Amino acid sequence: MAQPQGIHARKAALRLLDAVLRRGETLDVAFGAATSDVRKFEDKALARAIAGEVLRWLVDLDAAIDSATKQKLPDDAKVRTVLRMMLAQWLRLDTPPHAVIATGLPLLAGGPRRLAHGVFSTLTKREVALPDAPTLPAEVAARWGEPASAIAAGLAEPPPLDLTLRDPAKTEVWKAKLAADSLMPGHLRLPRGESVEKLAGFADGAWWVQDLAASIPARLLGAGEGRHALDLCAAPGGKTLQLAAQGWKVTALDISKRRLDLLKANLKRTGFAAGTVRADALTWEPKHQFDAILLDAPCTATGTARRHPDVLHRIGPRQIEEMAELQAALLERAQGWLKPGGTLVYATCSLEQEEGEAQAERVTLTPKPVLADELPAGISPTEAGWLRTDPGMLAEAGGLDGFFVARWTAD
Ligand SMILES: C[S@@+](CC[C@H](N)C(=O)[O-])C[C@H]1O[C@@H](n2cnc3c(N)ncnc32)[C@H](O)[C@@H]1O
Repeated sequence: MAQPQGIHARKAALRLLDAVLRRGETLDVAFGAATSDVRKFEDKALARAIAGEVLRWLVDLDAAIDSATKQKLPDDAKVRTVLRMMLAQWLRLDTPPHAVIATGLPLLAGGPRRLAHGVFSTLTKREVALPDAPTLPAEVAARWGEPASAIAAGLAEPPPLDLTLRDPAKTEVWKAKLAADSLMPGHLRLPRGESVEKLAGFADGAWWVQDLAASIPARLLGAGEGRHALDLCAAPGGKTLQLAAQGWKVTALDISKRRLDLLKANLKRTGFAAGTVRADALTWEPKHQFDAILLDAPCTATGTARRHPDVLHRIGPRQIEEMAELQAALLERAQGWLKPGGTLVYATCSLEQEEGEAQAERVTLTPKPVLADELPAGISPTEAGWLRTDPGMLAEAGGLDGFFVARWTAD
């Protein structure tokens, strides 16, 4: 039987949501397998967009569904997931209701299609709408505390496209060439949805994709002047490229071969050089000490919820505790590898105190506070001299990811 156009993308979105919500996988990890039988790039992107919008607005979509059913559908019922997808397409991706129905109901072949049709039609007739900001799952809102509602407002849309320039002195030139905004030297901001490979400067490595907040940790190490920096947990290499561009002689270490291969491809595209090491930083022993160490530690990545809304549903106390233990062990080791006078920067893209402030409090080196003039306008260091960003900040300029960053020197 002929399948309605676009059905492959919807089936892939359903598989993506199953991987995230049932198996706890990340959207990125699940993407390859979930979309393996989808041929067209646009259909893969559509599957990702549908799953992403469902995860971003899950609590509000469920509230709408529950308002239109007599009996509450189980959370893991397929019909609930299909209805979430149908509503996300109509309310977030501007798909007309008849197209939503034509591509949604076949996902329930042999199942409760009439129920799904009835609930969706009721909600479209009622012209149900989403709030301005997504409602956070209750446990997430409780964890994030006072800034939670501003953060939620910052999660309403996927983020713009941020680029880091290899030569910050050329910011004005590239700003004009790409018709971009810039929030600090070396940073460019374009509307989301730009096709990165087609932009001027991609092939020559004039810039790389990197969120504004993610660009700050390497900036805090300043000019390298040929000195030796260790980029610990380096792949896929955004910060390795920055350090090399800042004149550091970089050793880039990561445990993952797949991710190190991406780092090497990034070095090749940009023409930068760095030594690469595949090793577990928990057991690796350096041959010498370093002038600078950047520890961009593995983390729960809750600060990237704008582009990875799966973190709103996958991450809980167990994952946070696991990451905090790993971060503490990595920080402990890294502190011993600095030359006297050397600088350590610790960073995570997590909004969780356990992965940020609580880690920094245990470091025994001499604090080197982050200064306001090292940051984009509108962002200030904390009283302790650390940096804490979240997606609720710089809202009028398009926001930024959540990061924690701290800096010390060795005596
Ligand atoms: C936050 S990501 C790094 C992002 C990178 N700094 C960048 O800017 O592109 C964390 C990295 O830590 C690596 N990692 C996790 N555990 C590790 C370990 N025990 N030893 C070395 N690398 C590890 C992961 O493979 C991952 O690439």
